[in-house]
Amino acid sequence: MTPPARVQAAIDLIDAILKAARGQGASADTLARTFFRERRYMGSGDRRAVRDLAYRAVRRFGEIPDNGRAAMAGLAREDADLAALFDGSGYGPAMLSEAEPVASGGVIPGWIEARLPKLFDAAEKDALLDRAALDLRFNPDRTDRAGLSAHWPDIAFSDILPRAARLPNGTAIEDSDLWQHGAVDVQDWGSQAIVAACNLPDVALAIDLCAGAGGKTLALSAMMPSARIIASDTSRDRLAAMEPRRRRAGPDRIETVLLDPRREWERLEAFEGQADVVLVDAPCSGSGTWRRNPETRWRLTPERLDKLVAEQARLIAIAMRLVRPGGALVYAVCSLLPDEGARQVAHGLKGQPGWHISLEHMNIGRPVGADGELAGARDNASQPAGMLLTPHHDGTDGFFFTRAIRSC
Ligand SMILES: C[S@@+](CC[C@H](N)C(=O)[O-])C[C@H]1O[C@@H](n2cnc3c(N)ncnc32)[C@H](O)[C@@H]1O
Repeated sequence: MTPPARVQAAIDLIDAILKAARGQGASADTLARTFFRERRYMGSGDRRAVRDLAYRAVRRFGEIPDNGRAAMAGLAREDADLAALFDGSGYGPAMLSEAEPVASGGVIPGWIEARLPKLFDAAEKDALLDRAALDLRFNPDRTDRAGLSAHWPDIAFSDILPRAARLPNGTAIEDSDLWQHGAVDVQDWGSQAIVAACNLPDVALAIDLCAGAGGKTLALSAMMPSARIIASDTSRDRLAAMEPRRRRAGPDRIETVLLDPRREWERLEAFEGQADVVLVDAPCSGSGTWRRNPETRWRLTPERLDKLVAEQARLIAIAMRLVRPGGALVYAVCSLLPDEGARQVAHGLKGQPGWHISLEHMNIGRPVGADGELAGARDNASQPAGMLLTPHHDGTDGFFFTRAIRSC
């Protein structure tokens, strides 16, 4: 393919991503796979160049562009070499005109930026769209740091999380024996910190209310091998996607429970007041994971956010009924918006005597108050509502997480 033809193909791919974003369709990664499968004539170099160009535009513009050409024209405004490829030749894009729509603005949609806490300075904002490293959780029964370093000499380890390792982005781990035999699984360090927050003494029953494909359930199971673990979710497909991961990880004590949306209690009632720990890894905007799925910021609308906030509040109320006296509720969202995190929890616990926040042994992230701002900062006297992890400060996806203990 000629360089201008690659630019036109990137425009077409962005158009597919925009269409899906407007209609809540497939993710950009899924669309890119389909796009290239349908264009067998593209060589691997073409595919890489087209993908890089399209993702560069998706990362660059926070506001949803009018179309793929407007997105690429916006990039061309900042890149003369790219602008020169709009030459009207062969399969390439038509020449740029002064009158056509051009994407502009910053990397964060304006309405979301207005809701971010003040702690998000320029460096924090830029890091939200950086490329994420490849984080792993390893199983110490099957490998150790020396074994991992021998296999991947450029691997790094966390000083805080005992089973967390990190590889350069793009490392092909699924070909390795270590992955195939369940010695390692892919898991962001932020997710591992959330699982660590569930690590209380003598857990006999743990409920992972929104278990999805089991990323955190499997980590819980590895951390507390003698506990009974209930993994529930409303998505049959996601629960099914846990199965191959379970097979790789080896024997466990996980029981999956498929819930009916809005009738979750029917399947959970038997555990009322019984759980030592309930993890609510709630459905959320995903604003902390833009570095992996940058197109999700084109999908979010204020109306969709309101619906998510209402659903999170409902799930917190369900989880509180499941926790036994002395047990804990761990709430987490991969979002940076206080409406989904600190404010949501403060609201959920308000007027609930017998519950208090306990952030003991949480050694990663920064404590934030109910307003989502740094707790303990000179201008913020509020008590910590939970911990905030950010890509810039912690090198993880963005998360809010907290632990509330039920005393009676
Ligand atoms: C952030 S994801 C969970 C990710 C998962 N814990 C992991 O670590 O891989 C949120 C999950 O909540 C589930 N969910 C949405 N509404 C729910 C509900 N009402 N009850 C239980 N799960 C729900 C979604 O299907 C999704 O799998």
